[in-house]
Order: sequence, then structure tokens, then C-alpha cells
Amino acid sequence: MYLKLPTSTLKILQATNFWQNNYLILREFKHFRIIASLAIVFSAFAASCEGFGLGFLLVFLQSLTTPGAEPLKTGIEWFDIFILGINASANERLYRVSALIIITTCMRASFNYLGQLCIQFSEINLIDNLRRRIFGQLAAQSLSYFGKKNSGELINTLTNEMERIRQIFGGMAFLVTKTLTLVVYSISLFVFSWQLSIVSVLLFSLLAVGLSTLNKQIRERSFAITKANDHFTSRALEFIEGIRTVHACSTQEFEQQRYYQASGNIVKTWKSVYWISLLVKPLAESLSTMILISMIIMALVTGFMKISSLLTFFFILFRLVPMTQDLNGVIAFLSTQAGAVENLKDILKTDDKTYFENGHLEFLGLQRAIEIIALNFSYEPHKLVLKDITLTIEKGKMVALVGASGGGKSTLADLIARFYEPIDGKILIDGLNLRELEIDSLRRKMAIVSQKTFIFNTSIRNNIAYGTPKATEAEIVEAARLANALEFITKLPQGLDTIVGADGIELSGGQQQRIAIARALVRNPDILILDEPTSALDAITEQVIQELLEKFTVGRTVIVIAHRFSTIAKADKVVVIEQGTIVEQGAYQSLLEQRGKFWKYYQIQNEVR
Ligand SMILES: Nc1ncnc2c1ncn2[C@@H]1O[C@H](COP(=O)(O)OP(=O)(O)OP(=O)(O)O)[C@@H](O)[C@H]1O
Repeated sequence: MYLKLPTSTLKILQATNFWQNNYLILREFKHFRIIASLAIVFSAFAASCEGFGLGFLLVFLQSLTTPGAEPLKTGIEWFDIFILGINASANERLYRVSALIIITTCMRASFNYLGQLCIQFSEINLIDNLRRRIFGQLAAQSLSYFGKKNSGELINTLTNEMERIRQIFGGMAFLVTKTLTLVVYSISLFVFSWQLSIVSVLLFSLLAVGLSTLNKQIRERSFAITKANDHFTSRALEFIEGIRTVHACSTQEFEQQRYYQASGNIVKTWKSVYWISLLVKPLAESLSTMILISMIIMALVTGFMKISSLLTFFFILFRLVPMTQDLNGVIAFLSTQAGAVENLKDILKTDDKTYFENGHLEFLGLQRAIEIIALNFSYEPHKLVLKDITLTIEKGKMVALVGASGGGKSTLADLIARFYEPIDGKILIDGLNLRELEIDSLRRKMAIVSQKTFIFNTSIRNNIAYGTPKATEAEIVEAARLANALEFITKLPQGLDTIVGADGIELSGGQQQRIAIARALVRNPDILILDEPTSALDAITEQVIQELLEKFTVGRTVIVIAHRFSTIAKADKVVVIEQGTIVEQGAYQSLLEQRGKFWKYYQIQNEVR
């Protein structure tokens, strides 16, 4: 039986190239190697106590079954005389051995406790470290990663799959500690009877080989669990995030069906795993009990061993069998978790992702101009979104990007903010390639109001000061005033301290947009990028924002993407982008006079109004 663990473990280790495959996770142990080593040391002590306990048990049983017989000796004189009391009376020997069994049992329990404590502490540390690494990994990713990755999948990895990783660690720790005890047990068995031990090994190894085929099947099915979990989390997330659209389209029933289907899929997948994984233990239990009972009968009938040795041998074997079954159960369980490991490794891998390469020059502010030269960009291979863009944005000027939806305006703005890297061409800032600038210093001098504003679940004050932690109260109030947000903020129950977002009050689209503008203004940026700033604002507010832009943009470089041309009437340069290329650029008035593309858009907008 004791070969069962090494054989099946070895199979898994070989089949999956365990250490290499799990290197990304296992290397985390270096951060808490002392506590992990202590866990192994305590477990080894506990296993040794177990071994001594078994020896004392044999002496105890012999004293009970044949009190007058020659006492068992270890051959170590001082130990036999002083500890086992070889020269003492039969009763005294029995008392001494009983006391020794109690002491070793208590010591084993204490070492086990300490070992478990270290294992649990290592486990929570490992999970904490992995969570931090995932965050670091996500934060360092180029934004294109998030475009490709489903947020449901990422959230599933951070929640469900992390829990599965924790369980894997628990299982692995169990394997290590129990293997130590198993080794002690196995040595003891061989000491008592190598012949019976060999028979046991053969019979239980046969059993192990049979059961390992079940484990293989479990492992294969485990990948389906991760997939089903990912799918379910995506469904749930989509339903919650898109709840307004769901209600507006009256598709609750459709969504319910999809949700039930995803949840049902998890049930179905787990069921298919349970059918096999739960079979391993009872099957192993029944078969091994049959083997054990047959062996006892054979040994008794043939008078092969003394009754005390036979009892101790089978006592050990009886304890060994459930232990190996537990270990086998853990291996089966670990097989079900393989999908979680793959998922995590997918996120932690670095060779298949693109990272922001930080520059080394500090950006102190724009001195002359931003120059975009022959720039090409694509999100996906061979599908250019921007083609041969050449454009100069001079310091202190306001440049408006206009054009049909999907033309590439937001993408161009994102490239200037270095959210993405151009695939060809370059962006120069005062003659220096954008890549050479330290990203943090660049973004400190920049403020971006995106089409989609994001409001954090915290106070309005924190939302405005987000990214500008040193902003004073006066600066926050002034930014809110300039963004025309102060009026509605002061009407809120706790003013600037009102909590907004999931745990607070709901803000209207326009109010959110104004908070986002205040967040940009409080940064006192050198370069301001406004992506459709008026899209969620009413006409009166639009007027106020327009005035704000006129005042606030003095001395700053502003890139505005707007569909409402009233916002950009004072722009120094208008750039018309269509299907990824610049089709026209020039001063607002002169472009209108040219009666080209811009004039056409202008006409359409006036007709709509
Ligand atoms: N993250 C992304 N991944 C893949 N394709 C994208 C991504 N973001 C935008 N695109 C595609 O790139 C093209 C340009 O999009 P972009 O948002 O830059 O256009 P836009 O001119 O700003 O449009 P709008 O005026 O509607 O905001 C579109 O075809 C869009 O589908």
C-alpha cells in the first residue's frame, strides 16, 4: 500500500512535469521559506514521535499478551535499562511503556499542531503574495491585454480560482507531511516483517495502479470546471453591468436563461467529476480491507509471527491504509484543481504579454510641441485602425479631433497618453520619443477625461482628488466649481464627503461627467485630453463647460474630441479623421470656408439641431 502513494505521485509528477509547470506558483515559497521549513521540521518531528510510539506499542502489547516472556530489547543498553526498564518487574515495565506511549502521543500532537500552524500561515501568505503578483501583473500590462481578456475571467481567477489554489496548497502540504509519517510507518513495517511487507507492497501497488487511471480521468475533467466557472462569472458580471440595457430591452427572461444555463453547466461539470472522484475512496477502502483481512488470516493460520509482533504489524498497516487512502484522495483532489493552476499561470506568465516599457527621462512639462510622425496603429494584427497619421500639436494650442464614429479619434488620444504603443512611426514630445519619457511623470502632467467616466465607490472629495492626493480643500472646491459641479455637490447630504458609487448615492451621467472633469482640473495639467466631454451633459451645462474650456485652456495644450462643434469653436486647429486617416486639418473657420469634409459634418450637425 505504501508504494501506492509514491507510484501515483510519481506518475503525476512525471506526467505533468510538476515542478517545471508549477514553478510560477512554487517560487512564491521563497518569501516565506523559514515558516515553510519549520512546517516540514515539525512534521518530521511528529512523524518520528509516531515511529517511537509504534515501538513502544509493541513493547506494551507484548507486556500485555505475554507478561512473563523475555522483554524486547533495542540493543541500546542505557535505553533498555533506564527507559524501557528491562530489569524492572513486568508491571513496572508496563507502567513505564504506558507512560512513554502517552508522552510520545502528546509530543506528536504538539508537533502536529505547530506544523499545521506553520502550514496554514504559509498558505494564507502564499495566497496574499499571489494576489499581489496578479495585481502587479495586471497593473503593468499594456491596455490591449484588457481588451482581449474577459473581465469575468479575471474576476473568477481572483476569487474562485484563488480559493482553489489555496486548497491545492493545503493538499500539497498534506501530501508532504503525511508522506513523512508514511515513510516512518513503512520502515517500521519492514523492521517487523520484511516478508509480509513485500506481500503488502505487491497487493497494494496493484490496487494503486488501478486507481490511478481514475485520477487521470478526474484531471482531464477538471479543466472543464475552470471553463464553466469563467463562463458563469462572465454571465453574472455582464448581467449586473448591463442591467439597464437588460431592463430597457426587456430581456430579463433571456438573461435568466443564459444565467441558469451557465450555472447548470457548473453543476453538470462538477457532477461528472464527483462520479469518479468520490468513487476512489470507497473503492480503495473496500479492496484494501479485503487484502488486510486475508493477510491476517494467512499469517495466523501459518503461525508466521508472534502474536504481539503480528498485532503491531497489522496495527501499523491498519493505520497506513486509511492514510494512503487519504493521500490518494488528496491526489485525486489535486487532479481536479489542475485547471485552476493553469488559469493562474496564464495570468502570471510574462513571455506572452506586452508590458509598458518605462522611459528614463522625467517629463517636466511641454515646452514646444507634440509631433506625431507617420504613425500606424492596430489593436489586432493586420487590421490598421490608424494609418500614416502625421500631426503637430503646438504648446498652448487647442486641437480638436472630429470625424465619424469609429474613425480612430479616441485611439489617437490614447496613443498620445501612451496607453498603447504605435506599431510604426513615432510620437515626439519636444523632440523626444514618448517612449523615452518616464510614464508617471508624463501622466502627472496630463489629465484625461474619457468618454466613459469611472466613479470610485468613495466620497466625492476622494473621487476628485483621485491621482492628486496632495490637493488641498481649496483646490478641490475650485476644481468642482470650474467643472460646474459645486452646485449639486453642496446640495448633497454630506457635501464633498458624500459617498458615491455602489455603496453610496447614484449620480446622473452628467454629474459623473462633471466629477471627472473636476478630477482632471485639480491636476492642473499641462496637457488636457477631453474625449467627448459634453456627451453626457445638458445644453446649459455644455455652455458652462465651453466657457470653462475657454478660460481653463489658456496656456495649456488641449486635445478635444467632440461631436458637438459648439465645444470646439475656439479650437486653434481642427483635424478631421475618417477610417483611421487624417482627411483634413486646419483652422476652424478656414476649414468651413473650404467646404470640404468638415463643412459637411458641420452641415449635418446643424440640420440635426
Ligand atoms: N480596445 C479595442 N480593441 C480592439 N478594437 C478597438 C478597441 N478600441 C477601439 N477599437 C476599434 O478601433 C476603431 C477606432 O475606434 P475609436 O474608439 O478610436 O474611434 P472614435 O473615432 O473615437 O469613435 P467614437 O467617435 O465613436 O468614439 C474602431 O473600429 C473600434 O472598433
